[in-house]
Amino acid sequence: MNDAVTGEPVVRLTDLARSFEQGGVRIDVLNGVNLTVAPGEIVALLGPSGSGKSTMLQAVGLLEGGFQGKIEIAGHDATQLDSAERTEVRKNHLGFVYQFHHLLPDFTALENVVLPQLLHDVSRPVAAARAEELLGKLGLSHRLDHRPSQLSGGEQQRVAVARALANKPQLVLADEPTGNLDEKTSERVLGEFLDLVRGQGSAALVATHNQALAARMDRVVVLHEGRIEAKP
Ligand SMILES: Nc1ncnc2c1ncn2[C@@H]1O[C@H](COP(=O)(O)OP(=O)(O)OP(=O)(O)O)[C@@H](O)[C@H]1O
Repeated sequence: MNDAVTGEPVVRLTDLARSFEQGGVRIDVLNGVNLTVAPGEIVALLGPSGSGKSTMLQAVGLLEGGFQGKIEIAGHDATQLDSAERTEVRKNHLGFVYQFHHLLPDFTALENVVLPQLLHDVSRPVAAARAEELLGKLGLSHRLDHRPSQLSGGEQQRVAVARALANKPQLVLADEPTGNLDEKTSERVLGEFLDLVRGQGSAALVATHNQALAARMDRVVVLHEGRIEAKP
């Protein structure tokens, strides 16, 4: 367990629920999820396909409405915030890594990691130095000026990791972050991701199907019948 795992939670979900209507049938995906994530804690979110992992990450990422219950991020009660305030919380506290990298295709690896920092009012030289440092730690010093299409899948995903961590978010949300990579590359990139997240003291909530990868995190929680089941 990370030494930084102390203090007020970065995430607190209380009785989180979400249902979808499909063809007149109601599907209860989340049925009262309760979870807290401490600062610096890396939590794996396991559960079979369709169990609601992505839906839960969308709730925590404040990306969509339609949820019941309480979502608190770094002390902010999202249910009390308007859309602009939720955007601010997202910008100031959260980083995202998806299964597919979603990098900007017309920008270089370096620029993809610089841009989110400019949105945080970091000066360009400082942002570039940070981007170079992160990409260097991920073994991409020789790929700074390449565009995403000129990079391998593993390299693209490393750039996406660097982008998510660039502003040192308190919480990184990762949805199958290495799910589109072969097993060996996936293990390597996830290991690098976890080292960097730990190194900078961020917390993370990582949805995955892979139990071996989950075992490398501080805590494993399992979604079962729309609720969180602690894993022994
Ligand atoms: N917008 C939507 N409209 C209707 N049903 C939805 C919607 N979004 C998700 N669902 C349903 O909610 C359930 C949970 O989906 P979700 O993507 O959260 O699962 P998951 O655990 O992330 O799955 P996977 O591991 O396959 O990515 C699924 O049955 C899905 O069909």
